Amino acid sequence: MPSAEARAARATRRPAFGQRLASAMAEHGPLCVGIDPHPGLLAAWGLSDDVHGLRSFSLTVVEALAGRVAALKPQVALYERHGSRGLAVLEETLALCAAGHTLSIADAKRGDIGSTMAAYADAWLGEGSVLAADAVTLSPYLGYESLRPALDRAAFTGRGVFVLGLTSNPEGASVQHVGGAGSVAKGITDAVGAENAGARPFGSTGLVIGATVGGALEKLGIDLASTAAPILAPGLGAQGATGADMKASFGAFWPQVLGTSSRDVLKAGPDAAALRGAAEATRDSLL
Ligand SMILES: O=C(O)c1cc(=O)[nH]c(=O)n1[C@@H]1O[C@H](COP(=O)(O)O)[C@@H](O)[C@H]1O
Repeated sequence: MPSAEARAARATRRPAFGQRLASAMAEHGPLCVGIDPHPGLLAAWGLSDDVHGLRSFSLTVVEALAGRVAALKPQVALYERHGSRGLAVLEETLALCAAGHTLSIADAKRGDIGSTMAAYADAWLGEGSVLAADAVTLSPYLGYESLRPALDRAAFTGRGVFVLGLTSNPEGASVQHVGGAGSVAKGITDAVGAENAGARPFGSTGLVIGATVGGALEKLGIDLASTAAPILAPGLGAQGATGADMKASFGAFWPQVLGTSSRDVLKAGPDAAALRGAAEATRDSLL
């Protein structure tokens, strides 16, 4: 680990991400709002589909919701499509989340061979990186251990990761359910559990389990309680899941769940009060 980073990490003395997330969920409720500046949403907000529209959209969401929800989750792809200037807006958005004392989750879904993974860890989890968020989403489908550089870097800098377990899209089952009782997804959730051993209430290695997975946890014999993982659950609203569906799917694991919704909240904008009202209504459906 570079010594300059070690000094910066010591100076920051950031508590572990799992602890910070547990506090944010206790204070604001179990909702993360995704910042997904889709071209259609930019148009609906009266904004141009360019870097100016992207910036106005992102700043409006952060200003409306910072300090009111447990976390904000910018979708990296929707910044990347605007090139390097889009990534500069993402940097500004992440900095504004930090200034607003709101946890940021960069939805980048990174995953590569270990040597390349180390560079992704530098970017998304490194101390002093302009793109570093409080946590980043990771894909373990090059093998869970390929994520090791990011897992280690998150532990070192007090940041977190969310590892894709059971995704919200219908195609996910064709990979993740393979193996029945010894499924691919169960292998991932067991590995995440080993990472969080001894952590209470959560460790800093989270899982993504879609709000739309229905009875899959039971069918695959996945015990989330034993993982001590915070669960990021996308699929609320625009992908069809409701708070009631999620409570039925997650059952006893509910205290670990951070629901996340993007389009269903964002469509209320650009008015700040309307955005807050939509976020509050969504959060209330999860209480
Ligand atoms: O990692 C994610 O956040 C994610 C995982 C998953 O399984 N499904 C999923 O929808 N997501 C992301 O969550 C967001 C969902 O957006 P909405 O469907 O508009 O609420 C998108 O940015 C997706 O990329």
